[in-house]
Amino acid sequence: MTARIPVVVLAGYLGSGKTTLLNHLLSNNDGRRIGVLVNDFGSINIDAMNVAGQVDVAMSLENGCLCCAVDSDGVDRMLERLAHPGAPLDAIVIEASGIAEPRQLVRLVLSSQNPNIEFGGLVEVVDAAEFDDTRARHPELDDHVRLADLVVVNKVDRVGEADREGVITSVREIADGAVLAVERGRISPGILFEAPEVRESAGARQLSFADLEEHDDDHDQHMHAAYESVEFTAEEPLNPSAFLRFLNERSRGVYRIKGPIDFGPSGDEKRFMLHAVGVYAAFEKTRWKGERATNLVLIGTDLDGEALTARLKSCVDPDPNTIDQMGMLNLARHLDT
Ligand SMILES: Nc1nc2c(ncn2[C@@H]2O[C@H](COP(=O)(O)OP(=O)(O)OP(=O)(O)O)[C@@H](O)[C@H]2O)c(=O)[nH]1
Repeated sequence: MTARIPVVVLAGYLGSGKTTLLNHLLSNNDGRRIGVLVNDFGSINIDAMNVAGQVDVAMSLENGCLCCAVDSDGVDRMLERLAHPGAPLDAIVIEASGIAEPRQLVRLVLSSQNPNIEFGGLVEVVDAAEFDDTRARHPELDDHVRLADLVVVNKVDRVGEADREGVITSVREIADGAVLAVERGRISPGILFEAPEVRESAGARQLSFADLEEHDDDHDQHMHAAYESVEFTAEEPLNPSAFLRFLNERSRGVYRIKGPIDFGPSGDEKRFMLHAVGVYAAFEKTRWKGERATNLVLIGTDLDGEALTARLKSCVDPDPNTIDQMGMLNLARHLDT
């Protein structure tokens, strides 16, 4: 089984630092092969391009990046070209133009019929120095920050410490998702997508806490704004209604959740692989190969591990022998077929 390719939408007001962040991800990819959809090639740091720049052509780059220039109408078409079975990609990033409405791009990705991709989240970049002014002039910025699964407060070098704290606090008040404050877009790529060795083994093994920790040890910790992860394991089955309530409540700071869930007899004793980013959740029904257990990894920023664990523990089914049909019906709406 090949894992689906996560598609991340990168948005942010003009000049906030989207291209800088994208270039950072491309040059700190830790072996991930990243496909990029941009509106404009000009500013992407492309050292070795095999094909001369031509809009609407997928280009193989020496650093393993596939790069395309598209308008939003062409996104689905380009996704089809980039994400075909066996595509040599671990992730795709779509950079929205500075004035794009991120909701539309997210909708495009979510409604794509392409079976090889999955939504990888909305990242909104804001300029720490301009945040208050931009909000005043463009009130829709608050919506974008609220909608985002990760808000990157960029250019923190441009503001003094007091102002920096002020901006981060304002962003946290609006944002439901994860928040990272950085300079020059230096986020750790691990918050957005898994390491290639983890992705490639998707059928056999799940992302584990150790994978993340081990992987992150390779980083120069000062180079990247770090993320956190919390692991949750349960031998007893979870109740589907309780777990869906947990997902719907969107825990602050959580960017994504992955792993298998055991819903016991309610779930027909199948292994439900969860892929959740922000409020979006998809389950894939597979078979148990080894021991049945729920084993989730939650990735994000400022995570309250104890509170998350307690919330998840409360999802353990107190009465696993009674089938929760309503819960399974609701869960069916999130099933990837
Ligand atoms: N001081 C400072 N400058 C930054 C930082 N990040 C980006 N810049 C600069 O800000 C300018 C805009 O950055 P871009 O990455 O091009 O921003 P963008 O959001 O892609 O811009 P558009 O494509 O025009 O919307 C560039 O001159 C960057 O070098 C940062 O953290 N600190």
